[in-house]
Amino acid sequence: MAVAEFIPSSSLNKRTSLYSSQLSYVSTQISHQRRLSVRSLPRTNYSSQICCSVTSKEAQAPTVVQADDPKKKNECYGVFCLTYDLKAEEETGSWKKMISVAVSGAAGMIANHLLFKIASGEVFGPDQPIALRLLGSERSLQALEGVAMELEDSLYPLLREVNIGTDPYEVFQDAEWALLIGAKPRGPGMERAGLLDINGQIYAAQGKALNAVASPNVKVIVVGNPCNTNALICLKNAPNIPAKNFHALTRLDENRAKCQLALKAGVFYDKVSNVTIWGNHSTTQVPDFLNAKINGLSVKEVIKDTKWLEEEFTEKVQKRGGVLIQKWGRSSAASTAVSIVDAIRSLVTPTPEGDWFSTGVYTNGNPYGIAEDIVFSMPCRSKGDGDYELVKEVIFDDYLRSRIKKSEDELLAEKRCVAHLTGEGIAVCDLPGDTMLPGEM
Ligand SMILES: NC(=O)C1=CN([C@@H]2O[C@H](COP(=O)(O)OP(=O)(O)OC[C@H]3O[C@@H](n4cnc5c(N)ncnc54)[C@H](OP(=O)(O)O)[C@@H]3O)[C@@H](O)[C@H]2O)C=CC1
Ligand SMILES: O=C([O-])CC(=O)C(=O)O
Repeated sequence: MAVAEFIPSSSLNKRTSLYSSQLSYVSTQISHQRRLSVRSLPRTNYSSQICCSVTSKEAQAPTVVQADDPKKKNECYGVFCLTYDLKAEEETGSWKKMISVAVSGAAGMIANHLLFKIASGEVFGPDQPIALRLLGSERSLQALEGVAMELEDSLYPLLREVNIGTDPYEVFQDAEWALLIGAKPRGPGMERAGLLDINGQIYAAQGKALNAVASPNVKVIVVGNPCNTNALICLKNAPNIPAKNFHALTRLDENRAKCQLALKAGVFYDKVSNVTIWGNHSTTQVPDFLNAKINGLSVKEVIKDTKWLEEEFTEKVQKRGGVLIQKWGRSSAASTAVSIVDAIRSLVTPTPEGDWFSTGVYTNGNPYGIAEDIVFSMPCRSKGDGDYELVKEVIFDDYLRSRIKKSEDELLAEKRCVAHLTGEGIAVCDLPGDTMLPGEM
């Protein structure tokens, strides 16, 4: 039997429960009002919402029900709330339990590429149903509804829920993955310290929300810049979540480095492996050509031009983001989304034998002598269970050590600058003046 409900916009307030296999939009605007005291948005384009509960293959004509039926309100909100019994269907009966993926900055450029990849199954696999929880703000709520509509129109079989909201305490509820992209871009005349503070506030608040409501083993990937220090702030505000679970995205830098090495060596980039990005996602980052390989050989055996490696290659990778902004007029979005996919897949699939990947992670207990208590990009391997280990068999020379030290010094300075957000006292900003985000040059 099929049941459908007509719910006028006035009754669309706060989701309290959802079936595990629904496709729905949920606005959390009432709770947002409660927590943040902001105006509610008009929902004119959502004024006739249909909510269906389908239990047979043949849907029947919608039945209009009373708008203020509290039982129905609890069960289903939004434009479409189709419920399925996945286990009863031949095609979906073998699927895994649904996972909940929260994304902040979900109406932004990067998310616009990323969400469709996640929904398609290319990130978590073809048997992994997905619930997307999209975090926006008053600024972006309309756009977020547009994103949700496009997701809906894409008919992805694996996408079973789409919720949108402006309150991280709602949106992050039970999240198993949190992809934190939203951040204020650095504007003209804004000091780096100002950006650290503004975005740090966002990440402190989101860390607290994750701590309160996310799955206790949630994996967090911080993309919004300055991503290493934002990740540090986030983890410091989430003491109940293992610090190890927080990542700052440096996979884009790794991919950029692989591309440049492949170009120079005249090979396709699938022949380049073992590339580490050390340090900060900034112009102090260190693309490591000492440990990297091309066709299984040391890069230095294949590319004998050390001056090119130390100068041109290193600078090209460090500044690639800025050059791209000059061409596009905005920062990398598609390739960043691809690199987020790569970063997640590296954690949910076993690392190929002998290889590794780069990710910015918490330094406590690292075997390289890097200062503790910062988020630093390092080489990692995973068994595919969402966790990772740091790679031990890497070598260092004086050049690599001195470059790593510069990035470490920068991150220690950034950390001092956000002490007020990590619970470590009064902030002191003595940032090195010659370092920048990749997009700032
Ligand atoms: N680590 C990496 O490799 C890379 C990181 N980045 C970083 O990713 C972030 C997002 O990039 P992208 O998606 O292209 O950016 P967009 O400007 O397209 O989207 C960013 C989103 O951030 C949110 N946001 C949060 N706070 C503010 C604020 N105070 N002012 C303005 N917007 C805010 C906005 O959403 P809402 O209104 O819903 O909050 C906005 O939609 C940036 O910080 C960028 O520097 C970019 C490329 C690579
Ligand atoms: O600074 C930016 O927003 C761009 C950026 O991180 C990158 O392209 O690596």
